[in-house]
This record gives sequence, structure tokens and C-alpha cells, in this order.
Amino acid sequence: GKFTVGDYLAERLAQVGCRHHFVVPGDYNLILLDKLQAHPDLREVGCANELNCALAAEGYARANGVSACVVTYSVGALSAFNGTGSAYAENLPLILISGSPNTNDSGQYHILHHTLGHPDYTYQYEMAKKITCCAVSVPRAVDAPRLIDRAIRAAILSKKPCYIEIPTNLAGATCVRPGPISAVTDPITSDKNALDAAAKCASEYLDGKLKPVILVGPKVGRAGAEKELIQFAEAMGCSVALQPAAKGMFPEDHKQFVGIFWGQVSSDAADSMVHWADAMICVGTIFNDYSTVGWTAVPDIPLMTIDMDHVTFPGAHFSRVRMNEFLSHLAPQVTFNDTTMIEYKRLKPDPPHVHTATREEALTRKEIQRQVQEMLTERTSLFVDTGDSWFNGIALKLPPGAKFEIEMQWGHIGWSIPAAFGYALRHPDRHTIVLIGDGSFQVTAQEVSQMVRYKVPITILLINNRGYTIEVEIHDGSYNKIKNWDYAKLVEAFNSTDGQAKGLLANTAGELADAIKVAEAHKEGPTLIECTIDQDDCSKELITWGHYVAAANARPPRNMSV
Ligand SMILES: C/C(NCc1cnc(C)nc1N)=C(/S)[C@H](O)COP(=O)(O)OP(=O)(O)O
Ligand SMILES: [Mg+2]
Repeated sequence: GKFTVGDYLAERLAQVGCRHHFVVPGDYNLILLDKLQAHPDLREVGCANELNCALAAEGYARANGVSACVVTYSVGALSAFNGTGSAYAENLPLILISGSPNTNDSGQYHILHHTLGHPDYTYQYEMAKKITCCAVSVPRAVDAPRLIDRAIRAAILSKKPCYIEIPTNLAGATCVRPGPISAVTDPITSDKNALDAAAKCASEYLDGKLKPVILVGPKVGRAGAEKELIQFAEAMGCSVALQPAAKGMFPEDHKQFVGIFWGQVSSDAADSMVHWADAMICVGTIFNDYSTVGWTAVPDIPLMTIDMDHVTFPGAHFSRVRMNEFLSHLAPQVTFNDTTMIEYKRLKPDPPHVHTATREEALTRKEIQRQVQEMLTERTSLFVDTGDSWFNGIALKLPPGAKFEIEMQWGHIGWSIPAAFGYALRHPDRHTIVLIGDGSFQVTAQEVSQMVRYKVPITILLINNRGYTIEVEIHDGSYNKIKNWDYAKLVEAFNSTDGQAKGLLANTAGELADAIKVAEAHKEGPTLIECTIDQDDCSKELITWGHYVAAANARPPRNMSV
């Protein structure tokens, strides 16, 4: 049959590497969904709502490098915007696609369903511009190839989401076939002169320094520069500290790893090493209020910063220098200096004594952490949702090959359920484990239903501490209470007559150990283990961190009277 706008989009999605696309149908996108479904390399994945659809695509992009989410106009897209915001904040190329009104309606003063009830349908496209690196609205079939290619290329190059709006009567309209995909995907390589000048500047910055330290941030993973980072670090010989959101992006068993740098809640000797340094090379770092513990842990020495596509020094900036190319270009030029590693051996604290609870002991946060630590293998991908799960997860030691996913910039509670689902679809070879609090789970619980439907054996450890404990530690109030659910029964309700979810309850150390064994053997669907702990049983790191974040939130307005 004829080649259409929908076929063009399907071909481009497949060519950039999407093997699945996440959808919620609506009458503005049904023809488009037919075209995507017809493509042999794309698999349609239905979601329960558009927030979860976008968050599933966000998680898929973590596994696959790029993802697609297809929703209906206005009522669908406005929910998907929240997951798109996560992709923007987390530097992930999510391609948000929305159906839109028939092109004959605009200008006819037609009031259409799902819209705000006035005849201007451009508001969604205008809103999308704010949360994507490129937003396009296809006005005619002839414009589709240019606009679709522009949006997808922008997303891939900048690792940010893009937006493509396709009117319901254009999805099936005749369209030309796409040209070579390299026109969309070929990267912009570093400018040779800038690369050399930046390397020269780096040598001057490092010259004479005795105690350099490398601080790794989350953009290293998004730039795909993990390999070059190890090469550079080993050429330097110095200490390597990680920001919390970069956990898993540098091997923790590496002899130069000195811990997670997170101010007062740092691990190992990371805090001492960072403050002892006389030169700091920040690679892909993000200094926000959470990673700097309410601005109390901002490095106070001149920094050299290697970002995704530029490098800066005190007094110099070099554009069009790609992180991975700069790291491998610089490695052979630096001088080996292990002064900080010698010092680290003196500073490195002894590993804390870990108490092993007896089977009958009531479950505690520490015992959960101890048992989860034992679950981790080189095939684990551990998702930690916003809450004390961040602290419990970040404290774990990742074995070589284990992966770690956190959403620390956007911090949308409940993100990990749809995101882990999307991720696990792309990585059936990995053991995906989710650490999530009761409050977060209540936001996106429906997507466990898709884990049942697609038989994805994710293990969900739900930490039930009866409410929003992070918020309690930042600032308590009645609003931090929630209605308790029977979480184990809820996930089994998703089975109806044809599902394989298992819901288990663990009140004691022994019950958790038994439930983990059941989960690890269960391959036909998800296993949720509700772990009950005392509502005040939270990490000391959370209490310290919460105190400083609350203080940052409480800063009085500058004196406005002048
Ligand atoms: C309500 C909120 N944050 C505010 C918030 C509200 N809404 C969205 C979408 N995202 C958010 N981060 C947060 S961190 C809760 O303490 C999470 O509770 P829970 O999942 O139960 O974890 P803890 O008990 O360990 O805190
Ligand atoms: Mg909770």
C-alpha cells in the first residue's frame, strides 16, 4: 500500500534503535498507532496511563539510549509532560509523539473534545517547547520528513526529549520515503583546534598540583563516556569520587574509587578526599541543592569541568569538545600522580560492623539493606525511588557489572515502577530490582499490571514505613500521612484469571529471606515484597540531609524593602 506519514515516523523510530514504543490510545492517534504497529521492528507496549507511559519510556531510554511515547491530544499529552520533564531533567532522548486535531478544524471556530474548549489548539505545542529541546507540529504531509528528522536528531544529539505533533488526518496521508538515517544520527565530533587547546589548558591547570581528585557526575553515563573515564582516571592515578546520581557509572571495586561525595552524608573517605584536593576535575557533574546537601557541600577550589560537549577551566571555555573524545585525548598527556591514593589508604574507614538479624527479629531498614546487598550480582539493575530508598540504595556496594538507576534531578515519586518496567523490557537479560517506599508506590502502582501482562520478572521491595518519611524529616505535618494498602493483595489483584504476580509480606528478617528466595525463583511475572518497618526507622543520612535541605528551603527572601 501507500507509504504514509505514520510509516515515515515508524521507520525513523526503528532506524534510531527503538524496538518498543509505549502507547495510550485515543481517537487523535489511532491511525498513527496502526502505522507504528505495522512496522516489523517496533513492538507496541500499552500502559495504564500517560504519566506511566512517559515514565516507562524514560526508563527504556536508560536501557536503550532512546525511546518513544505515543499519546492522544491534550488529555493524554498533559500527563505525559511530567514524564517528559523527567527525561529532560535526566538528560534522556525520549521522543514524545502526540496525535492532534484534524487540520480542517483550525480556523473553523470548531470546539473539539479533549481540548480546553476554545478553538486555539496550539497551546499543547507551545507548552511542549518549554520541556523539550525541539518541538514540531506537522501542518502538511509534505513537511513531515523535514520536521520529524529535525526533532529526532535534536533529541539524539542533546540527550533531551523532543516533541512531534501529528494531526489525526495526516498520519495516513501519503509521504515520501526517508533518506539515509546517518543524516539524523551522525554525531557532531569535537572541533580539532578546540580539543587541542582544551588539552593544553588542562596541562596548565594540572601543572604543579599535588592532590588532584576526579569527581564523577551523572552526565558521564548519558554521554556514554564510562570507558574513557576509566582510561583517563588510570592515567591520572588519583582518587575518584562519585556524586550520588552517578552511582554505577564508575566501578566501585576499582582501586581508585574513594566513595560517594555527598557532603555530610558522603561514604568512605570521599568527603575528606574532595576537601583535601588542590585540583578537582569534574566530569559530567550536576551541583544541585540535593547533591550539595542544601548548598553546604559545594567544592570551594577552582574547578576543571568536562561536560557533555564543552570543557571549562578557571578563566577558559572550549565549546564543541565531546566528553568521551576529550577524556581519551587527554589520557596519554597527563602525568601519573597517586599521592591522593596513598593518603586515602590512611583515611579509608574500616567497613562498619553489619548485624545479621535472627529470623524472628522484626524487620529493620538495616536488615533489609543487608539482605538486598546479598541479592546484588553482575546482572542486577537496581532502581531506587525517591525517599529513604535513595539512601538505602546509595549505601549498597555494587558488584562489578551491576547497574544503578536513580532519578535524582526530577525526583518524581513512583518513577521507578514504570521506569523499571520499560528498562526491563529492553534488558530481559538483567535482574531488575526496585527499592521503593509506600508513598511512591501509591503514585504509579498500576504499571505493575504491565509487568504481569508482559511477564516481566521484576522484584519490587516495597518499604512500608507508613507514609512520606523524607517529608517528615524535612518538615512534618498531617499531610505526610497516607492510607495504608494491602500491597501484597493489590498486586495479585492485577492477575485476574491470567496473571503471575506474586505479593508477599515480610514482617521479620526470616520472612524477608524466604520472600527473596521466592522472588528470585519466580520468572513468570513480578514479585512484590512488602517490607514493614517502624515509621521512624530511617537512615541517619536522611535525617542529616533533610535538615540541611529544609534549611535551604527556609532561606528568608532578600530584603525587598530597598
Ligand atoms: C511526597 C514526597 N515528595 C514530594 C513529591 C510529591 N509528588 C511527586 C510527584 N514527587 C515528589 N517528590 C516524598 S519524597 C515521600 O516522602 C515519599 O514517600 P515514600 O515513597 O513512602 O518514601 P519514604 O517514606 O522513604 O520517604
Ligand atoms: Mg514511606
